Amino acid sequence: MEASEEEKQLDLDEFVVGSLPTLIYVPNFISDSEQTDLLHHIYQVPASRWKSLKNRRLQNWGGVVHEKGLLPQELPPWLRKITHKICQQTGLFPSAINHVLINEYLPDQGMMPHQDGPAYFPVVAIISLMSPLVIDFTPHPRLRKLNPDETTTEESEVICEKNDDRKDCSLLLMPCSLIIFKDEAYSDYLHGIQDSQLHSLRKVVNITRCPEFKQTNTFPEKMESSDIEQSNVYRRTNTRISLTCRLVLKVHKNLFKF
Ligand SMILES: O=C(O)CCC(=O)C(=O)O
Ligand SMILES: [Fe+2]
Repeated sequence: MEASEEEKQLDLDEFVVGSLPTLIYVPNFISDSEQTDLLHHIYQVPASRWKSLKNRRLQNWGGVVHEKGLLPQELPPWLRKITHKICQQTGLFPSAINHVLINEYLPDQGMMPHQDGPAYFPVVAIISLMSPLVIDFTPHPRLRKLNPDETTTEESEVICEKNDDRKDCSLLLMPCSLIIFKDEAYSDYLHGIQDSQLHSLRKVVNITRCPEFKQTNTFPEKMESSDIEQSNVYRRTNTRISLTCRLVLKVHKNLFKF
């Protein structure tokens, strides 16, 4: 018997993009109706579910993540459906995804470059909804490789980004897509989203995987960068939602066991 759509595992090698180990981009991972369904649930929760940050708002599902693990709360069925699909189709998670952050970004909002915390299993799956944007991966400055003539005996780390042989790269995240990052992209790189309406496409490594992406933008005259001549800038005009789906291996059943 053939595996049903739900059980079918993706051949992930087909979806690896760029040269940084390892970025995986799966266009149209969810259908338009799955997207509509998710948005319906996301926007009908009580206002108190949203936590407002300085430059974005978010919903936290699955419980509270502490350094020592997760104080769990069951995911609602509408999120379990999507996390189950990610686990089944990628085969990258040793047990069920148990934590989801939903971030909402207005067109001029983003997220500072950061690394995800140590509590998580080092594979991150992010579903994008509504409108495209660019996510940037930059080498962690503390982990820069040193030239031998720069190294001193005490010096195991140097905070300096210049002359790094590891390259920045970016991914264009279309609505309904899934990205996964793991390995070095997880451990040695920061990821972030520029908090500006204009996103540079210059370092995007998956543009050929986004055939439906249209450059229909006009640019302010004061911008003279060669990026614009080459249509290398994307102007964000709409809100974007993401679901960051992760696994916390250590789960505390009881608060008092902390
Ligand atoms: O919204 C995104 O694509 C990134 C979210 C993220 O990095 C996070 O939740 O840690
Ligand atoms: Fe993150």
